[in-house]
Amino acid sequence: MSTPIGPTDSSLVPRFAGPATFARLPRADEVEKTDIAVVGIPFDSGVSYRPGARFGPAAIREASRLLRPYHPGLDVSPFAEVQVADGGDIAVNPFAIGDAIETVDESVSRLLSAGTRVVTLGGDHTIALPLLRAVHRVHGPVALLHFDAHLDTWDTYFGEPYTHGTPFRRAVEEGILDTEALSHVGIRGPLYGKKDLEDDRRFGFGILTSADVMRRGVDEVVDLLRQRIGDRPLYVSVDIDVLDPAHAPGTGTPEAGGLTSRELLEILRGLATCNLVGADVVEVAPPYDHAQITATAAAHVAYDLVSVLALRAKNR
Ligand SMILES: N=C(N)NCCCC(=O)O
Ligand SMILES: [Zn+2]
Ligand SMILES: [Zn+2]
Repeated sequence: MSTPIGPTDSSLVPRFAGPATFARLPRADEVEKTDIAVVGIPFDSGVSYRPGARFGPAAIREASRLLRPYHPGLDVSPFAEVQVADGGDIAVNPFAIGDAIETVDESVSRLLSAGTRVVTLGGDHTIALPLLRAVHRVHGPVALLHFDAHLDTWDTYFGEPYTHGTPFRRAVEEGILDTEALSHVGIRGPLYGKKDLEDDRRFGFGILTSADVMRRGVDEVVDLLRQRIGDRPLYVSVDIDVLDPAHAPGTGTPEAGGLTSRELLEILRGLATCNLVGADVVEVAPPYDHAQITATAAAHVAYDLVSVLALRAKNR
């Protein structure tokens, strides 16, 4: 394998100069073969409350300028192990959700079939459905680890089946998930009714609430999740609203009482030995952000997910 092209060296070119690719990495069209692509999906036509996540990918890239190439927590230099590149944005139709879903599925399927692993930057949570469809096509039914304040297993909104509150119900109905290994982490806040939880349990989900994370602690949570996941192919979906609004104000449907960014990052690092095959970070809505708090958290989450993928590739 040829030596990967790494990020622009911030000791030579100031990190605030030049275009904002993710972590100042090369663009995918500047490298021979991309092992891990970070891809933006600027789509927010599926939201039920505050719009703005279409600006998420650009804000996360901008906040990612400060990332550095060595991850001490995981002892890995992800960009040196494999070729990581910025795959740009998928040009999704903002006026037709069905069309956007198809475009995401096709674009990501093309990358996956070329042997590229994909971490996507959203965009609202609607996009998790086509991402899971694409991953399923390559890996079969996958374990799902879903970080969110919300279940996102609701049925329809205004009669519409494809929204940011419904991707995981659709995914279960389509049989693309391994129903033995479905977990939500960080759930909290009011629901429409008790039936929301009953439906969710019937689909096979286990829940570790935000309060569970606080009471049981990160290590126990990681143990429980790892037992449930085993060595199944794993997809991780991170809705940034899993974080407390203090840690992620820039999101469309904020709920009080969430995780700290420290807890979230530590749980992700605990997955280092899992067979991660894909991941997304969604629901970053920069119009409500302050001082890049949310975008910075999302950039670190994406960096950790890329690092876990790179670590896996290194040890293979
Ligand atoms: N943020 C996501 N993905 N879903 C929130 C849906 C909450 C609601 O409309 O009741
Ligand atoms: Zn949410
Ligand atoms: Zn969500």
